[in-house]
Amino acid sequence: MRKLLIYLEGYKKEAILAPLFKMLEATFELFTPIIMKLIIDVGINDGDNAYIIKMCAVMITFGIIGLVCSITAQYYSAKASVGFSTIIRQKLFDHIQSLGFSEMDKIGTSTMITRLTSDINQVQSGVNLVLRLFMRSPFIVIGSMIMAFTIDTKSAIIFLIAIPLISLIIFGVMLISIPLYKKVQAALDDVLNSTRENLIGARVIRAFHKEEEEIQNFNKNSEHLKKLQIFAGKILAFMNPATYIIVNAAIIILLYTGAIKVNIGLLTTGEVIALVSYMSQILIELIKLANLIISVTKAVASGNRIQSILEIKSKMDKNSNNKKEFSSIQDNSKKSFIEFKNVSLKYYDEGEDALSNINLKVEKGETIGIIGGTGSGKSSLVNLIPRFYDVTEGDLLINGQSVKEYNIDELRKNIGIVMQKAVLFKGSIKDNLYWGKKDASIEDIEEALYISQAKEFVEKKDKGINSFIEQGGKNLSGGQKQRLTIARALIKKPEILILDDSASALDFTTDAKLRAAIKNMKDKPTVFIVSQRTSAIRQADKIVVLDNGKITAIGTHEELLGKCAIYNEIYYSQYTKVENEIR
Ligand SMILES: Nc1ncnc2c1ncn2[C@@H]1O[C@H](COP(=O)(O)OP(=O)(O)OP(=O)(O)O)[C@@H](O)[C@H]1O
Repeated sequence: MRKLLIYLEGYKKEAILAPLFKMLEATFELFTPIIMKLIIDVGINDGDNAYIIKMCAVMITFGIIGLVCSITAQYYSAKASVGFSTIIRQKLFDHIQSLGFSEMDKIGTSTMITRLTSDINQVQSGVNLVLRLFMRSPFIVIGSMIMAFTIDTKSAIIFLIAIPLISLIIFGVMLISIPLYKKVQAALDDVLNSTRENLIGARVIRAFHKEEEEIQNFNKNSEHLKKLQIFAGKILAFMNPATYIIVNAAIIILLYTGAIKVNIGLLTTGEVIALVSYMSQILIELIKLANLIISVTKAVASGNRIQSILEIKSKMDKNSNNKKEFSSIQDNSKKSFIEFKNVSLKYYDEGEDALSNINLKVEKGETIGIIGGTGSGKSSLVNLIPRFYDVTEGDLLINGQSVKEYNIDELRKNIGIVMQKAVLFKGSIKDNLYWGKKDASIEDIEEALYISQAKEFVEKKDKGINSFIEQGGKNLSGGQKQRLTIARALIKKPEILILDDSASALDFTTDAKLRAAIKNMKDKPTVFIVSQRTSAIRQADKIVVLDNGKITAIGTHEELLGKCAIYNEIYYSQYTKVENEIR
């Protein structure tokens, strides 16, 4: 958390002014009992109405000044805390963007969302409270004691006994409740995470009739949270009566001894009232201080969790300073355009290899089909090209250079990748296509839509490319979404195009038209087609058959058919189906 505080640097002025104004407000508050004393002892005692009105006016003026100081402090503390949390949010977001897929997999989406939302909010309110109270509350407690001593030293001794007792109760309760609040926070995280996952997977939950199970799980988490909150609440609830008993006892003693002293003329009535007011002020501030410490504890816990994400270093060296352009790298004709050299990939340090000993040469402009059973490593293989993951062993070369030597942005700029899950963003079709190329012309858009076989359905829409896409592309069919994600990848005219099972929702005819259109592109990219369908890859220049993370065979459709048992099995399991569908 301490490391996060450097982000307050830009708000130094606000961070100084907010507590100062709060102290100023507190100073006026400290004078209120003294004015009350004067009203009673001078104004009321002497029946001097003019004096009473004058003192009341002073009191109102002090009140107004105090209010203005308080509002000003509120303004500065809000400005500093909101600004501080905005910087942290931006830093955290940037940092998450800079992480590799392996680090993001390890953290998990729900955790990242919690850190970016509720944890940052917790830090924000902690900073806000600290700026307003960390000087004000001790100032009032000490100031009230001093004022009490200036009124009557002997009576002030009651303060010296009562305050440590109250502090003991308040801070004792906090000692127990702070670890409890950490548990409450963790339970709240569980509830938030399960809520998020349930809402994201709402359709799947319904499709599998898992509503009851999910409701029970959710209720279990909520019950656990409720129990912890009630327990923490009960401990906190003990604090108020216990402290009030001590304060009221101290006030009774003050009034009793005060009355005796008033009778013998050692104290005035106004002084006794002032002493009681100071005692009440102290109690209020100590309770505020306790709440402040609880908030700070929560904020520190949240801050530490944010910090722990910020400290995760991406294992991937992005070569950001390397300005060498992708296309300027010498195309050594003796070397293949893309070469996998003894490549292995392990997702977890102690896990099994997802890919082992992959050797594959790809020439510029070739179309490579990648086929294999589920979990055989097809996506893992193509994800290495844009460096979503780095090889664990061996090397992957493009134009004779290891992918690790390219500036990662430059590398990815030249690769169009269409993932298995079609993800579109809220906005128009055109906006989504601009993701591929932000200065794309209408011609670029039309060409990409034409090749991806999206042109027809986009033109049928009332607003064409200006039609609105809901969040996640909810208002489009699976096949429409896939075609738009393909168009988005094509629009940047990539040198390498990766289609990772991205035409699975297209009918066979549209799929065939798509492949033909890509084949006929003017500057045809080097294409990787990952598919479970043999029909999608049978025309490829090379087909790579993967099994259990290893290459079983490489060849054309004709070469593999009859020779590669796995390819045969896949092909003949689909052949009749394909024939049937075409018919
Ligand atoms: N992000 C990841 N973290 C950990 N393991 C992973 C990750 N992605 C894939 N794997 C594992 O790597 C292996 C290969 O997965 P991959 O997704 O590459 O297979 P695939 O052939 O593309 O499968 P499918 O056809 O079902 O998409 C699997 O055992 C999978 O569990």
